[in-house]
Amino acid sequence: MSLNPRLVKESFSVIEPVADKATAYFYGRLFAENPHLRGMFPPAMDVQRDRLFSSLTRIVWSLDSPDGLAGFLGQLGRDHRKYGVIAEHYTAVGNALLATIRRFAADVWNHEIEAAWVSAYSAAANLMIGAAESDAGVSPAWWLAEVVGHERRHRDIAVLTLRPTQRLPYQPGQYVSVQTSRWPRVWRTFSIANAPRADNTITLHVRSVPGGWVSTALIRHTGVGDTLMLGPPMGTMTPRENSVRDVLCVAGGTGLAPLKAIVESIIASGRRPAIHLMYGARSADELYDLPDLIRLESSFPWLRVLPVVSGQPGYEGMRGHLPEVTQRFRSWTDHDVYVCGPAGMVNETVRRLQGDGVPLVRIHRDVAHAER
Ligand SMILES: NC(=O)C1=CN([C@@H]2O[C@H](COP(=O)(O)OP(=O)(O)OC[C@H]3O[C@@H](n4cnc5c(N)ncnc54)[C@H](O)[C@@H]3O)[C@@H](O)[C@H]2O)C=CC1
Repeated sequence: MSLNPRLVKESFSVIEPVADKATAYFYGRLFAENPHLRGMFPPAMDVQRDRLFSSLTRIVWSLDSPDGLAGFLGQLGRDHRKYGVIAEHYTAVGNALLATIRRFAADVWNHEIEAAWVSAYSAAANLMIGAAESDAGVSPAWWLAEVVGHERRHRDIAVLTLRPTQRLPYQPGQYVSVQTSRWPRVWRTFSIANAPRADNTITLHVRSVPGGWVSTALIRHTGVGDTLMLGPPMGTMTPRENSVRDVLCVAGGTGLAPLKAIVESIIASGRRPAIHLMYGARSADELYDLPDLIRLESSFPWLRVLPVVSGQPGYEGMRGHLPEVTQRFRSWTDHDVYVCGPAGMVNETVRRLQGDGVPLVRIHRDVAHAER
């Protein structure tokens, strides 16, 4: 049976408005039929449910672009090794998924739609299983990393430096998932904030979010000498190595992390493009990495760092919201653009740049990561 993306998308759009109910049903069914799988998941399932649905949404809406989809599923398959997922688990997940879609898209369901879902799921599962199997020969399922630096830069923000015990290969701009011993089986993603280093250390920028178990544990209950677990590096927002264009980076809050890695890697490459880094925060004391960026700026004359503050009327530098300040600063139509930060800021920045004539292919952001 060949893939039929149209039927999959049409039936999926019936489920999207009741996503919460459908994902709760999916996990209920999965654990009822396979109780031994429950122990692989964290006690609280809320974030897991959101993640499942956002991955599923991305897969369904990318069925027409097989290359991008294969890359995403390959990363997802490799990443699932850290949970202990093996090939037979995909059958259990596939059965629960099909039962869920059949139930929530009952009004439109027929044999053709069922066949379309079966072939889409088995193609996706095979890509994930294949990627995990080839990865198993060359790479660990997860890494242990010692905390070798922990700087509290603001009440809610810390910069952590970690030394993985095995080599961790990654591209600038990628992110890793992190688990702390305080919250077993709970993983959260953070971007690596540096270009690859000879000593294999990586730096993460962490802001504690309300109710954020891992971010709070990393900021308040983690110190030098502690050990964390890391998943494999993921993400596609990496620098265009052969480009000769100048570069614009728009960083909102800790969304700075992957952009700093990209800027460092461009500098290390020996290229000399002009780089503008717009770096936004709500208040001046949340510009937690400014001293470091100013040091970088003084060592590389083609880099300009432009701090922007949105929520502090007395601030004497550039004030306003990043998307609008970036737009009014100058025209960026001939630049490679990288954008990262809160989803609303990223979407609005992309919308304005596109409106000004920057082609979408030259605007890079990491959708899955930025929306987590
Ligand atoms: N820590 C990390 O490694 C990474 C974090 N991120 C994401 O970056 C975000 C960082 O959040 P915070 O540091 O709390 O940033 P924040 O909420 O303090 O905002 C930072 C900047 O974005 C602007 N902004 C915020 N919402 C906006 C909107 N709706 N429209 C226009 N401008 C807006 C603010 O004015 C400010 O200049 C999070 O969503 C996080 O998921 C993304 C990648 C990596």
